[in-house]
Amino acid sequence: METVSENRAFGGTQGVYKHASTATGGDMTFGLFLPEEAKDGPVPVLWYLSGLTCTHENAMTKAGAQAWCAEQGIAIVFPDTSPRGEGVADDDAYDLGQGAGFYVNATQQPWAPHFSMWDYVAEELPALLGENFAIDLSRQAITGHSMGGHGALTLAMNLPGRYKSVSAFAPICNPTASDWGRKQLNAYLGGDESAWAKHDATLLMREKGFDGPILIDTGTSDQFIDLLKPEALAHAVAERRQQAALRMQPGYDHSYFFVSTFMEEHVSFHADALYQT
Ligand SMILES: N[C@@H](CCC(=O)N[C@@H](CS)C(=O)NCC(=O)O)C(=O)O
Repeated sequence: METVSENRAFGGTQGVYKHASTATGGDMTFGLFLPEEAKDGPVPVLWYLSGLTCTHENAMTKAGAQAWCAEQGIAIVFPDTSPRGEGVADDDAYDLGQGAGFYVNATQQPWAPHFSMWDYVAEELPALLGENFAIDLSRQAITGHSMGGHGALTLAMNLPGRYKSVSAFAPICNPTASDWGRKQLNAYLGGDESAWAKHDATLLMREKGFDGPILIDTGTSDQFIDLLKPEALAHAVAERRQQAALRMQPGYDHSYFFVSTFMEEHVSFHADALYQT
């Protein structure tokens, strides 16, 4: 693993690191903020999964999470959204290929050789963090934005016991019924829709739900709201009587101005779950 940069921030350290990934078969870069408390021993960790077109950098520089994580003594990790580089397949569209991994393990060509973002985020990167940093893997929580919100919700429901809490900003809620989903799941996983179900938060909510608290914010002026389908997940949450706060925030759009506005509440929500004894 190579240290790309380390900067002091909010009493802790904002680092960027690069490593050879087995899951994606190439170099991956991620951001990691460690609060001051990490000097004294392992701290809980919040995962932040980013949306379409993002690298590890967007949320790291625009979501304003570090101040609140420092206050709560929590680390936050910003993985990339896909494999990248020469020899990695791509598409001209912004919503497929590099920058659009959708947090699945691709089984179809030309994506299968590198696009294993599920394994990367669920298995490889947590192990790497546990080995190299003062991170307590028994206390993890997860959040994300848009495609990353979809990733956070689907990881949380598929890996019971892994995350104490899950939240999302403007998540893609029902990708099997959306143009932000059908195209990508078809490309990465093939035409058999039964393979898509474990990557759809609404279907997972109907089938199994989440054993912990959920917080979701979406803006009423989100320009992509028809693709996100918050109403589908809301129906499933109500049917299941799942513990959840689903909020429609008046006038907010899809941008990081929206994300950063509600970040303090999301970090504090996760801190409550992470520090519960
Ligand atoms: N406007 C974008 C759509 C993608 C988009 O809005 N991406 C969101 C996540 S779904 C984002 O975070 N973009 C990068 C940023 O705002 O820094 C495009 O058409 O390329």
